[in-house]
Amino acid sequence: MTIITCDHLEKVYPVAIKEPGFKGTLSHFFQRQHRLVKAVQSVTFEVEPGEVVGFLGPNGAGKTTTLKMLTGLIHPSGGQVNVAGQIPFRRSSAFLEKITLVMGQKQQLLWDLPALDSLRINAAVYKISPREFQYRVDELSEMLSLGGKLTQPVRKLSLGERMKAELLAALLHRPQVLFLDEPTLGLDVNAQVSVREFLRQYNHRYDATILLTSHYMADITALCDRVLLIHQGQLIYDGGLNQLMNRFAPYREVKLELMQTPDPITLEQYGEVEEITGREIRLLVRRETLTHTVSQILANLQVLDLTITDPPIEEIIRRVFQSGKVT
Ligand SMILES: Nc1ncnc2c1ncn2[C@@H]1O[C@H](COP(=O)(O)OP(=O)(O)OP(=O)(O)O)[C@@H](O)[C@H]1O
Repeated sequence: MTIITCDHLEKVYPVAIKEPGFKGTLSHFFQRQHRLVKAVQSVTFEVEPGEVVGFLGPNGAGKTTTLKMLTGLIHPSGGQVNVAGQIPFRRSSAFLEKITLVMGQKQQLLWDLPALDSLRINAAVYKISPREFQYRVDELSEMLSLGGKLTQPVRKLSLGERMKAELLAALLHRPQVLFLDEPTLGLDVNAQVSVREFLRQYNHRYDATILLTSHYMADITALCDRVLLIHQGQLIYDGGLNQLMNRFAPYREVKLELMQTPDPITLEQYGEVEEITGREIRLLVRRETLTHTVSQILANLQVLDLTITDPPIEEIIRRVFQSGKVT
């Protein structure tokens, strides 16, 4: 049984056309003209309960618009959508109890109040008993390592702590389906890692379904086995993350800092040398030989520092587009 179904989902926004200047304002007032922006075009996919799916695409691809239709914030222009057995745009309480939407750029917690006060409001809205409220707040704040932070005014929290408190507020009613739009946006690396770790734990503990957008490849590789790629409103890939990476990003980048300036010829045996700046080197190494190559580097070179990264999402998307439609 699927928990999210989108069947030829469409969203068309009418956008007013207005010429600049006074004349443009006058004619806009008397004879308004519109053009149509096809933000989402015939998007079809299904998600099973408990799946964590990455929803990727460049800026303006239609991700947020799709999430808004899935959460009932906007009405589709065409097609069908069903989430947890409900039609989202009816916004029934049975639906709202089953889902949550977290947007990295927006916050629901009141700025001047401690997060705990906002959480009490949420508990009243969702009719959570005081005992259950206490249990859930304790459990989630422990999972999020938020101890003591919930009694401070939200404006005094760090960005990472604020995001964690936002997640706690969004999950207090134990939703089955989480829609997360850039949940790690702007967070430092440590906070990103702990948000990811929390989401993974939450997914395992409650078998929650997660649809996640992120510009950080590390979020996607840490959490998602499956990804949806959207471009100009159309779904161009729905499948395994590994298959996508093997096909469009068969390399990983290895950054090295050596004790001595290296000989470029020696380095070529380990991978494609992208850049050498003094004792710092960037190499592209094929995924299938990564473990072997890294152990060779550590055995043969005097390494001070070594980091391995995935190519950025934008780079993978660019390669997918270059190759044409892949679904
Ligand atoms: N309310 C609106 N009125 C008119 N056009 C809109 C509206 N909201 C979004 N759009 C347009 O629809 C398209 C898809 O936007 P959307 O916000 O869904 O993209 P996105 O993939 O979430 O992008 P980003 O990664 O930048 O957040 C864009 O061309 C955008 O300009």
